[in-house]
Amino acid sequence: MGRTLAEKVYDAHVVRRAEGEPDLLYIDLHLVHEVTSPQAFDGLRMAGRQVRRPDLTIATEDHNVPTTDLLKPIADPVSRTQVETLRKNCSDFGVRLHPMGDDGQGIVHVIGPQLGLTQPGMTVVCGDSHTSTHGAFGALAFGIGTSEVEHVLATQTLPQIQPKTMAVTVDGALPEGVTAKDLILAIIAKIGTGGGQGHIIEYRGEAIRSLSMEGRMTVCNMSIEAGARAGMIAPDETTFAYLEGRPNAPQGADWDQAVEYWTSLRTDDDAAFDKEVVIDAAGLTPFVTWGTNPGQGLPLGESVPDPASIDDPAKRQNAERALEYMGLTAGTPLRDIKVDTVFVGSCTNGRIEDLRAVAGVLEGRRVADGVRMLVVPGSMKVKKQAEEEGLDQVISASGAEWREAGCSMCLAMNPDKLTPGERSASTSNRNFEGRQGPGGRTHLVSPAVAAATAVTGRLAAPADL
Ligand SMILES: CC(C)[C@H](C(=O)O)[C@@H](O)C(=O)O
Ligand code: SF4
Repeated sequence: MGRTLAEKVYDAHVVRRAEGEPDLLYIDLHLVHEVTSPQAFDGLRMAGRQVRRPDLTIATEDHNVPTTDLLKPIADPVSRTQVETLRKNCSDFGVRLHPMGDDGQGIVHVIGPQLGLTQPGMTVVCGDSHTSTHGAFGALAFGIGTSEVEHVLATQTLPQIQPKTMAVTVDGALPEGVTAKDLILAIIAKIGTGGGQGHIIEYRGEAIRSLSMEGRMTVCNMSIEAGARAGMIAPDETTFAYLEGRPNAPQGADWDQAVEYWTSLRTDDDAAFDKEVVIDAAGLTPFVTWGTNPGQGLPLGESVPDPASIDDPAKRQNAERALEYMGLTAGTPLRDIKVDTVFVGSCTNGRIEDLRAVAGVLEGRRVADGVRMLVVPGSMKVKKQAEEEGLDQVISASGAEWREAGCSMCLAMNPDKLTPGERSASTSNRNFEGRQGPGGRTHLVSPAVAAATAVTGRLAAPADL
């Protein structure tokens, strides 16, 4: 019987398999950031071990870095210690690091692809749940815990129990104005935040094939929000065109050979998935969340749901609690929801295409009075490219703030935070209680919706302007 894409990549990395034991997988790329690595390096130190493959390990500073005044020391002592510890660890163990202010610095899931380090058919891990982003290249990429980070640092391998496979097929073409972010929010609303649990999702179908690499990364990024172990998309011409010429991509004869292998990385026609979901792209519209998990979303044209209409008692209770936290009343049209802040950025939507979409909407327009808008590039390279294209000018002229690269307001681990009760439209991936700051209220949106919302001050799509 044929194999799925996920099975092909998985099988190619098993270095030891024994009855009743987890498989031992070889890891091709290990990404490291300041939050989940300190104990792992301490563990190595205590055991007197080295990093086995520093050449396959790369670190960046992203979660704790401020996005203004990079030349000043980090004011928050916890953040400063995290960043300083990463610097010491990388220097002690010979790991490449892109520190704050460096040209190559940025969010861990933005810099890997950008450097051409993330390639089809690889296994990629990081102590970070959104490692699923890299699956957009046909890599098997997933988040690991700190003790696993230590294992990979020491051995370049990882014990794994093989996940099941799931196909999410999106048939047809995405309608005008519907983006990758709308698509993934709609998928999660359909299958639920546990819908992918224990599975590697493969996204397939015409709508997926037509996405750019940036769009594919947005989709795979949020696989974890559907509970999946990873998300993958089979590599194709779009993938190869993105990778060709990047600093770490193969070159010359190696490139041709790589492309030949990468082309074989697709699910065989006679392969079977453990679970399958089919979605019709034609029915999709811009999508926003109203609640406190990424599955609590609806088309922008709808209204805040009434928990009383939900049959499942657990879901009803969740919805009641979410509305209370979010300060929303059932029946309110989503388009009537006023926001205080708009955040564009994160590993979900902090890439160049996202910034182009935002600038496209903001051009010749102003951010509404009383609304603050932060636009935070996912990496210093994205920032530079955006500036070369003049996007920063358009963004600043609209009244939005143009920042340095980092995780920023995606999570409250740096100075960019919501205050209690403050409401945001955010292009990030999590709307949990307090995610963007204690008491902060988050609506997950696409970059285009974020920009339109900034202009009107209420949840809106560009077509509303
Ligand atoms: C800090 C890190 C461990 C965390 C993650 O694993 O995802 C963060 O990146 C997040 O998005 O919540
Ligand atoms: S941008 Fe957000 S989701 Fe991505 S790694 Fe940083 S904190 Fe996690």
